[in-house]
Amino acid sequence: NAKIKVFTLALLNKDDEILLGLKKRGLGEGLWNGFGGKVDPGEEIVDAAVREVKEECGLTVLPTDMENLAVIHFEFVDDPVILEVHVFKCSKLAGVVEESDEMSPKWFPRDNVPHSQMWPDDEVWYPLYLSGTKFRAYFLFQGYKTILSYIIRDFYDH
Ligand SMILES: CCc1c(NC)nc(N)nc1N1CCCCC1
Repeated sequence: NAKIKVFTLALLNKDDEILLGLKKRGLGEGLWNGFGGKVDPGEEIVDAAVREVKEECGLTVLPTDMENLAVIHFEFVDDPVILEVHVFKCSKLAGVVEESDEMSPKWFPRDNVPHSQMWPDDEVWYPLYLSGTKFRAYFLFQGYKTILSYIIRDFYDH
């Protein structure tokens, strides 16, 4: 009886840097990640992505400037809830970066992100993300640290 929960994840770019946030609490606490969270009932996914960026780092992004690069499904052994994460790439940012209750934001060189303090799947799909390749992926996790298996395929046929 699998249940799907939809999340957004926005990776914000400026020149050759990427903005990540250190998660202060909840799912992924202590890890650097893009900005995102749950999609509220009835909310458009891209609007949720815009909302979460504003809430978590203070920046304003237009929905039309959110490029949907990927959909990743995460399954965890013995957990019926599947996470469907919509990954967005954005390079048109407005406002000033602010710390929030959720996140401590920091700019990183896009080719030198702290993978040892990030979700383990990121190391697998970041190169695709950085090259702007659209993809779909599935990861099977054992706990939060071990990837048992994964599939990545070209998004081309959406
Ligand atoms: C837990 C799912 C997850 C994950 N792998 C497991 N990897 C990254 N980079 N982000 C994730 N989300 C992004 C949306 C908000 C929840 C956490």
